[in-house]
Amino acid sequence: MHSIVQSAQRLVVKVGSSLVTNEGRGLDHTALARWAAQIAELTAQGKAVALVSSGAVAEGVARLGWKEKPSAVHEKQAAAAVGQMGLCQAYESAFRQHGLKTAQVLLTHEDMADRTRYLNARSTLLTLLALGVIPIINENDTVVTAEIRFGDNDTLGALVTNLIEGDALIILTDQQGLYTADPRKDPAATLVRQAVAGTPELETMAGGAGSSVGTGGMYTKVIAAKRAARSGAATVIACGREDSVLTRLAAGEPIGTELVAQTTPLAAKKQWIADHLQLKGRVIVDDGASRAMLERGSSLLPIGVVAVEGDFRRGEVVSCVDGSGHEIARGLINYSATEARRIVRAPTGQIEAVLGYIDEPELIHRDNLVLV
Ligand SMILES: Nc1ncnc2c1ncn2[C@@H]1O[C@H](COP(=O)(O)OP(=O)(O)O)[C@@H](O)[C@H]1O
Ligand SMILES: N[C@@H](CCC(=O)OP(=O)(O)O)C(=O)O
Repeated sequence: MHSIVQSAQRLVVKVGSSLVTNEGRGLDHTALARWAAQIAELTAQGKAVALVSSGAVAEGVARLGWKEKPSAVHEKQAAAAVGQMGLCQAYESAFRQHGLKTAQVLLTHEDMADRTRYLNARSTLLTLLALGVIPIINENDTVVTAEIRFGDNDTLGALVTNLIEGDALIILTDQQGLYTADPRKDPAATLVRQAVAGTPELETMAGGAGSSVGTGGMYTKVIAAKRAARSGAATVIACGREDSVLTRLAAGEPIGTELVAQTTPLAAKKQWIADHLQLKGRVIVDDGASRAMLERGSSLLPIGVVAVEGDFRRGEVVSCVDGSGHEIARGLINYSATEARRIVRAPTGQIEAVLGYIDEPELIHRDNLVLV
């Protein structure tokens, strides 16, 4: 069964802070050299590989001689700027040993939310991969504010997988994979070998970070697998210290936890809509509209909307929630928040009379609507 990495042509490997920096003691050059050698082997097999690497903050903290990760955001950002230099340098020389070039790509959540920047990031990454260059990707920690961060690179890894339409996301961490409970706290926990990404039980098994240098723990990895599954990609969570872990996975060996995708892949534009982490507003829909969207994949018409919250412009992504506040869908809205408030409950034939013009009869067209 474990043949997903074997057949994958394009994949994303994500390595966590604790692995990259030896639990915060400083860059683990030996580990980096091992991954570089394995990734080189994968590329020799014809696979395209992008690497998402954490560790900038932890490495910066070590280089600055600080005792622990600071809590102040500006200090973390300063540490990231220092540490990212170390990451780049280390990966560049590790891959050079195998005749491979690397490229630094620093992304923010806003780059993913803005359609033009998203498409630019996509074409740059695809160009790098086509050139045989290994993109080394991290969040642009130095410029992002706390509210709009990815925060953990598991999420970034999943969004990059969707962005480049990867076949698989391999998350390397300090545990053998996903256990039924955090093995640091529950010695009776057992390794989950295979499951369907998005299964709710996985979220209850997964706890937070076990080390002081990691961020999201297993929870963000399980959610990342659910996100990656939306583009049809499978996720493997495995131990980055395991000998030849990447090449053995590529040879079809079952290692760690495999979370398979069973959902029908979304079209690229819908994928981008689904991957928005923060939305500017939401529309509360009535039962009829909710059923029409869920059961028939219908567009959302103003008549089915009972209230509009937030502030958004035409063309932005908003959330559609039912009467109990549960998000059922999200999509690109055809009217601004001010306009949408004025046409709440209006039958299509009355939109023009209320606004003085009509852009589209639908508030959100079905082609721009994704069920969540
Ligand atoms: N169910 C679980 N299975 C395995 N590890 C878990 C689980 N729940 C929580 N964890 C913790 O998640 C940690 C890995 O996440 P994290 O520290 O964020 O690492 P990384 O830097 O690799 O992202 C593990 O060390 C472990 O203590
Ligand atoms: N962008 C941050 C990564 C955040 C983080 O700690 O992520 P992870 O170790 O993957 O849980 C950094 O490079 O330090």
